[in-house]
Amino acid sequence: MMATNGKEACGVKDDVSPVSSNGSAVNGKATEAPPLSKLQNGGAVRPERFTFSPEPTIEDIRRMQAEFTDERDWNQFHQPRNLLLAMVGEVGEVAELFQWRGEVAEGLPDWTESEREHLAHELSDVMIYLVELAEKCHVDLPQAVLRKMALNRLKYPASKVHGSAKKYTEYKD
Ligand SMILES: Nc1ccn([C@H]2C[C@H](O)[C@@H](COP(=O)(O)OP(=O)(O)OP(=O)(O)O)O2)c(=O)n1
Repeated sequence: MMATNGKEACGVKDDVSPVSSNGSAVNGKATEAPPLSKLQNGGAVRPERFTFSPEPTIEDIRRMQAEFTDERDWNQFHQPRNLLLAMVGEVGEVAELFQWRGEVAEGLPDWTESEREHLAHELSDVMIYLVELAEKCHVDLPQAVLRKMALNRLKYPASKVHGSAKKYTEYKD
């Protein structure tokens, strides 16, 4: 039984949640000249972050895909292993879009609208299969993510790893 929304249990602070909306969450387009905003982190300045729309939630996506699958009598094919293979196949399709392009800047400034839409489709395929895989494995994905992020914060204390990409096993303490 889940008595809380998981935030308290995992030490998630509401005040570190998403920054203000940049409008792009609704129309999917990046803000052209992102305003600069100050982080609490020592006054460092960085461009305002891209944010998502609040909906659909992960549970909404699970329910919509369950309806899609039920309507087609496809549960007979959607066992965990098949969903995993389907998801990995879609990850491969995402990788193909980046293949041979060299490093790509945040916001994909050199990509065409059609390439961006193609990427949005492939990332969505990955997400749809991931969510259904979690459902079929009885993993409550939103809560599992909170628990894992709490563990990540313990493993990588900001004060210890700030500015370093080393794996936690490489720290000598
Ligand atoms: N048995 C299936 C087949 C498809 N889908 C749904 C989930 C994915 O979001 C999308 C995957 O469809 P395709 O297998 O046709 O893959 P693509 O959309 O990537 O097409 P393509 O491989 O031509 O790029 O459709 C599904 O749930 N179960």
